[in-house]
Amino acid sequence: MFVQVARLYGFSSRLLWRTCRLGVHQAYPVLGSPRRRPVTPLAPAWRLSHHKPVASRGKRKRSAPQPERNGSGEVEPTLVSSPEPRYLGEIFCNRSLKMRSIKAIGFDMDYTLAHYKAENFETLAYEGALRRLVHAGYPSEVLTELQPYDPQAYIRGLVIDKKRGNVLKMDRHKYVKLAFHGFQRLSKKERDALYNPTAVTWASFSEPDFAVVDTLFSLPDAYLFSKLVEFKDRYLDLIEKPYEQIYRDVRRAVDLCHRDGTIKQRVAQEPAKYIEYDPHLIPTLRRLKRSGRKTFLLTNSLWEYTNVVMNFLMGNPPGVLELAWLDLFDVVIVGANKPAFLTDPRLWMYRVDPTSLEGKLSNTEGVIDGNAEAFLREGKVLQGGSYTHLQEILSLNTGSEVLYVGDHMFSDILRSKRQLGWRTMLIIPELTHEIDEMLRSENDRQRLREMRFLRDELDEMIDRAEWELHCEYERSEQLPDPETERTRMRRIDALRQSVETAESELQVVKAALAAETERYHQRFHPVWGQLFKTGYQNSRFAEQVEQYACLYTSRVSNLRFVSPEITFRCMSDQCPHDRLSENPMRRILERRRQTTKTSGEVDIAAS
Ligand SMILES: Nc1nc2c(ncn2[C@@H]2O[C@H](COP(=O)(O)O)[C@@H](O)[C@H]2O)c(=O)[nH]1
Ligand SMILES: [Mg+2]
Repeated sequence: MFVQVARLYGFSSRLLWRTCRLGVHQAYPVLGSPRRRPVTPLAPAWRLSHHKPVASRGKRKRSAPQPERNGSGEVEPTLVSSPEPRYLGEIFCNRSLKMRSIKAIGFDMDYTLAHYKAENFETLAYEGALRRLVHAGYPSEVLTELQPYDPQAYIRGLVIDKKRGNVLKMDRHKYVKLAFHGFQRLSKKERDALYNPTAVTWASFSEPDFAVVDTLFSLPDAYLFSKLVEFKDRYLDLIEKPYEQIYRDVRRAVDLCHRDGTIKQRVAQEPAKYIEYDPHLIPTLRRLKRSGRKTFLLTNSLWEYTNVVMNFLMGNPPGVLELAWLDLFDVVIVGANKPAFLTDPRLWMYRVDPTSLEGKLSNTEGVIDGNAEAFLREGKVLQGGSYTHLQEILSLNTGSEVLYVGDHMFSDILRSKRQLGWRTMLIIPELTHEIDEMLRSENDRQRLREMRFLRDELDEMIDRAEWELHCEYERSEQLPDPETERTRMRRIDALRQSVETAESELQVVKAALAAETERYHQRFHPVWGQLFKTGYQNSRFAEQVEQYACLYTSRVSNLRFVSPEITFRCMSDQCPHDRLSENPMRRILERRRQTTKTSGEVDIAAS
């Protein structure tokens, strides 16, 4: 089996076997053999498998027996332990948060309280935008050629390069690790030439030349743009506009679909087709309200649509529009126009009449005058305004008394945290799939760790041999006698040979590691891989989650698992020097110290 594995990867099997079994210092005896932890021999499972990954946003089709999941897609905690470890609806903490010090909890609505059924909902936006583009002069062929919409094609956190027609995935250092032009993957050389590592002008990857897929609402944009890029490249004479103009057209078309009823009227007619029902949501919100905190809804959706969605979430049948859900909140702000709501204190606020179907507006004259109760008695459904209104209405002194729960990395989370010091909880529906898959692939991760260890060992061995060569050359210059010189030359030759062999093995190991890493990532998504990782580094998305979300979880109703008075504590931070035993440089120094001690040379590690 081992020979097969080695052949698969093109290793010289004898050397690989010896390397894995014995460790590089025994495989390359010329280097001496300091004591070391042996690498676990590569398991037979270390081979290319042609599995077919199915990416999914939160859920995944599987054939194995499934434990019971609730309407939210999570496993309900049960006394009988589950056969497979799974995501249980945990709330993760980046920054400790005492719920006792939170006086007001606010919620975004879309993709926070209401989770959309991607296939149905995004298809509305996609097909609506296609029709609009044709109406605006795009060739009618796109209506057929660009169908059907694929809701699995893209993930959050990607960056669209509008000018070049590319979509990128980058790590937390903004190093582009994956890039596609349309649906054509760019090679490393092409990627590096465009984006890495010296092209300073690209470094920000922000507007106006780039757009970040910050919200699940943007996935149809990404797909439609890439499809049009592909179409333009194939039929050069059919679309003559530059890519960035195409992107602008796509953006405008999708934007209009959100405004003109293309999406919202259909959702209002059949909410169950487009929105997931979570039976635990409303009881969770009630409990938070009962805990004595002020609660508010802050959504960019307008009243009419908000009312439809909230009624559905309450469990009302389509067409039944009651106002009972308003009791869940002290204040409801619709048409909030985030992120401006969170940054511009001058915006005007209106009062909405919830008894009129379309939400008739009246002027608030912006007067709260320190008497929030009197102000709210006039009606608690408002439109627009800014954080100053909200904080006055809720009688809040500092931003740190607010916890805001939202799904949009920029508009809900980054802005509220950076600008106002609000505490934040990011809703990431994708977490369910991400964690389930992560738990399922522990063996793969162990194998990858071992391969990285092997790569580091070879690196270290080469470095060590180079270092010894350097020492030998220095000694040669001290005019030794001919006999000693001959022995020295033989040793130098052996060292050179070792370096050469190890260099070529290193290339093979690196290639195998890259292939295995890709295969591992494909478990999560066949193209874009793990949402939180790029290679084995945190992705840009993960970095932003860490930086801006005090807490994150897959859905709001996970709050039901804990008391409203809980203290969320984060785990200890780890710097590279906190993981000293895993540090490759430490291994090098320890080994050198051992060798120099036995050979009586100067102890460089100590010097
Ligand atoms: N005009 C546009 N509206 C959009 C777009 N993408 C999403 N939306 C709408 O925003 C709200 C989001 O509400 P929130 O509760 O998450 O604040 C919702 O009504 C979406 O339909 C867009 O591109 N243009
Ligand atoms: Mg939202």
